[in-house]
Amino acid sequence: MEQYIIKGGHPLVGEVEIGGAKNAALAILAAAIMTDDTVLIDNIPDVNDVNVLLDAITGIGAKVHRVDRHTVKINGSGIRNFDVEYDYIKKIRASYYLLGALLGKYKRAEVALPGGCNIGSRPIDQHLKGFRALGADVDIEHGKVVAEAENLEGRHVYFDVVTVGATINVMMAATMAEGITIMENVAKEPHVVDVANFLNSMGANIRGAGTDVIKIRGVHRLHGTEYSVIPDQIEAGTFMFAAAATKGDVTVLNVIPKHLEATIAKLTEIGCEVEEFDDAVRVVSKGDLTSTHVKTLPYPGFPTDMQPQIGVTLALCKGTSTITESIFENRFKYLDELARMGANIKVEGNSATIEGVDKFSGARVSAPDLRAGAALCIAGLATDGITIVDDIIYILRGYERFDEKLRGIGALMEQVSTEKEIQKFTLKVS
Ligand SMILES: CC(=O)N[C@H]1[C@@H](OP(=O)(O)OP(=O)(O)OC[C@H]2O[C@@H](n3ccc(=O)[nH]c3=O)[C@H](O)[C@@H]2O)O[C@H](CO)[C@@H](O)[C@@H]1O
Ligand SMILES: C=C(OP(=O)(O)O)C(=O)O
Repeated sequence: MEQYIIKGGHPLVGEVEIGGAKNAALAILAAAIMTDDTVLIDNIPDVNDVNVLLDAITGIGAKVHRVDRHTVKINGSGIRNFDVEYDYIKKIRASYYLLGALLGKYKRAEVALPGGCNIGSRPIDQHLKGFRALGADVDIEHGKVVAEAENLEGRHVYFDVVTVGATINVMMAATMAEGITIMENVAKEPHVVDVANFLNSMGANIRGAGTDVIKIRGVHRLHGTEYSVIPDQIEAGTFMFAAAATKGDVTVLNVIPKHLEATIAKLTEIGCEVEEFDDAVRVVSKGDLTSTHVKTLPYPGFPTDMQPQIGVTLALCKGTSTITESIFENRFKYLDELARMGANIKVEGNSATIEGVDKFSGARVSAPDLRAGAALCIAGLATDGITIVDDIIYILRGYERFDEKLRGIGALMEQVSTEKEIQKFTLKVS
């Protein structure tokens, strides 16, 4: 089993380059198969989820050429198979975007119900409601979503919950429907806007992404494009909270500060100094940090994908903090692990009450999911002792060279898989 071993207890200091947004890249890669022309996409993060999706796309007949680590060329003209293999789908959440992409372009898609992090029940009823509204027959057969249509027709779609996945998925399908689709109560996340911009660069006609209402005038054909994915606000925020929790001074480079407003607001509230530049943000954490209250909400609210990272930081802030997780019901599992490191936390339903402690003590902990795993690494980095994080396979789903980037700002941390490697690291840092 791959693990991270961490010797923490000192400030992280320096600059770290942020990669392309995983959750934008996954949707954009799926949307790239909607044209027969070649599409070149840059600033793709080299993370496991992206690689799984590229394999799935290859599996249905598209040509995928990796130009370099972060650039890929996709040509979907060879797609003849609309049934995406279960082995790929079960591993990742974003495989559901192949439904919208295939249905939009070919009017037929068969995709198993998606996997992804176990952070809640994660229904896809709103995706299916949107496809049905556009005129598709949608059934669940043997664990697969089977969607087909003679023709897709533009319609009014009102989402009952604000959902990133359904907003993007139905937007993709509606891009190639006849007539006008109006989607209401949509998600406004930066990656919704990025996918809309990408589709528009292929000839789609999508207006209003980033607001509550998206209007799509269907087109018959999409063409090739060259596109660069936006920076990952969650990766950036993770390093910003790592700076806060370790009393460090870290500048995240290649970010869009506007996308980080909720994170910056919370860091400022707890007493960090935050400096914004055109495409960088510096976080300086000095002296005692103080408690605050957090509620996760759709963008521009505080992101659920950053809840564990702020949770770990608040567990080291003076006073009583509260976190309300309003998006996914199962996103507090890391708090049990954190309690094993000495945190003082009580969870009731979707709320956690955190009494700050002066320090944690190193322990062996297990990553329950992607962001929770990253958060436990932050806890280890803030701890004056040795921490081992098990199950980092989750972290590798969404963070590129996580340990290497952290080492670049002073972390003592390594990826290990054997007892011998653990002993070697322990000797080196003692
Ligand atoms: C691959 C990807 O991009 N994953 C992100 C995406 O997940 P995902 O697309 O799964 O999340 P959604 O935004 O769709 O989910 C938001 C809320 O809506 C509910 N819901 C969603 C769809 C649906 O059909 N019915 C329904 O009830 C969900 O249970 C949840 O409570 O957005 C989440 C919220 O920002 C992020 O945490 C995930 O990192
Ligand atoms: C929960 C996440 O990913 P997924 O939706 O792919 O499980 C995430 O990126 O934090």
